Amino acid sequence: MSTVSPDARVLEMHAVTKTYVDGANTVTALDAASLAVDAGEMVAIMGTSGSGKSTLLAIAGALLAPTSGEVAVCGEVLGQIGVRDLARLRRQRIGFVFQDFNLLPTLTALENVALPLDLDGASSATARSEARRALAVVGLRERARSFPDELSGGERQRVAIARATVGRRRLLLADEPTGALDSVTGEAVLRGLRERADDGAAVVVVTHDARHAAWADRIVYLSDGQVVDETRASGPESLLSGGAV
Ligand SMILES: Nc1ncnc2c1ncn2[C@@H]1O[C@H](COP(=O)(O)OP(=O)(O)OP(=O)(O)O)[C@@H](O)[C@H]1O
Repeated sequence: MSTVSPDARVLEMHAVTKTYVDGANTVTALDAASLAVDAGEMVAIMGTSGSGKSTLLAIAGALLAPTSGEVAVCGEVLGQIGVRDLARLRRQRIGFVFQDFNLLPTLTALENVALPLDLDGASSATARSEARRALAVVGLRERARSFPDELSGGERQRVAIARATVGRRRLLLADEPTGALDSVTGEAVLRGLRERADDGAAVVVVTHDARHAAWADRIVYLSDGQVVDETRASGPESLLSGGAV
């Protein structure tokens, strides 16, 4: 996007390097990788196994500190704020969707979605009404009282998306969010993430599946921890007509 106002830049990663020390070995998982994602934009990250995709996502979400380089979320430079502010940023600004959903089995769908707001000190009434709205957005209004083990895999995943977006998070990070879901349900999950981007969130999704990446505005390719290529996605429709991604 060329006409973006400065506060539209939700994620900025500049020359980020991450090395893991594992006994006598040092692994460079990310090697001076840079990435910028604006509000309303969906970016897919692709690359072979071990290329650094999950590491990049964890650093973007302030779950992991880089060895060097700079990361800013909503204008806040992560290396310059304390642990309490980092935790606040994670709770208020960043939503995560993981492959295993991470839903708490003893809480209903509604309680799972309300949890981040509860943790953030919202009143119970506010948390529940926002959670109800987020569940309605993903088409699960009727399943609010169901427990995770009463839901299908696709429904659980949509609860996870509702929880990641509740409270109007500005940065949505999804690591292989379709996991073992069948292809129809997987597409529905990607469509849900696309809608969140269209609502103004910045969305970053790690995927191995080119059909899923086609929902993004851009595809960023990682190889050996480096950003090696970037393309504009051509949209899921092009796949139907046989176009390349
Ligand atoms: N905690 C860790 N300790 C040591 N090495 C690690 C650690 N986490 C990741 N690595 C290594 O860093 C590199 C990048 O890992 P990462 O999980 O980010 O890749 P990925 O692209 O997400 O892989 P996959 O597609 O298999 O999930 C790999 O070589 C991996 O073995």
